[in-house]
Amino acid sequence: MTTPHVGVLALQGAFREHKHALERLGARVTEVRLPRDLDGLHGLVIPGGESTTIGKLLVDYDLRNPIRDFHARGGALWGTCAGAILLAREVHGAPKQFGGVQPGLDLMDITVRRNAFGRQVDSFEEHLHVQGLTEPVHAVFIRAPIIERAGEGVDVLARHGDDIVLAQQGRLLACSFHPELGDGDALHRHFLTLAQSA
Ligand SMILES: NC(=O)CC[C@H](N)C(=O)O
Repeated sequence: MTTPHVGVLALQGAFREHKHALERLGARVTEVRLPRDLDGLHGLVIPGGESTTIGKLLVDYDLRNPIRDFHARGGALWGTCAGAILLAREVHGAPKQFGGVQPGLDLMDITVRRNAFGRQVDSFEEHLHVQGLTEPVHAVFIRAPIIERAGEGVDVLARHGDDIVLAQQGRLLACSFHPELGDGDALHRHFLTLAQSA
């Protein structure tokens, strides 16, 4: 199998940690800031950070349609934490400055609630059982969203209690947490498999 070539959206947030995790697995990784950076990639990670900031930068850098086209042509997308918010078709808890509708990619049939765990539990860690993976995933949650609704074509792969925290719809993968800050690389391997089959 050829070496997968994937991108990490590098506008804001935890993109370096994803890059290093993917490089450790032997992938070729490009930092994506401009539409042309998507050329030749098999997948793109949209990292955690601040979803309103990343969304605004996606608009400023004219990246929204190029990323949607990239996915339509077969590219895999993985949104982690803020990235999951950007993949969602519907977001609850968007700031008032955006009139309750913040810019995103509007691709995955999920509803996400921002900052869903409240102030008392701003961040926590957990070893999650993930459907289809033999080893648990060390998940770091930081001001994390939850996936409140998963549409018919969406597979729920992991929950925290009753709340959905990892889901997949074809070549779209979304998780509430930061896998790149935890030990282990099972989800990064899963994403590379997805990207390679694209
Ligand atoms: N760690 C994160 O990515 C946090 C996401 C952030 N709370 C947001 O809503 O954008």
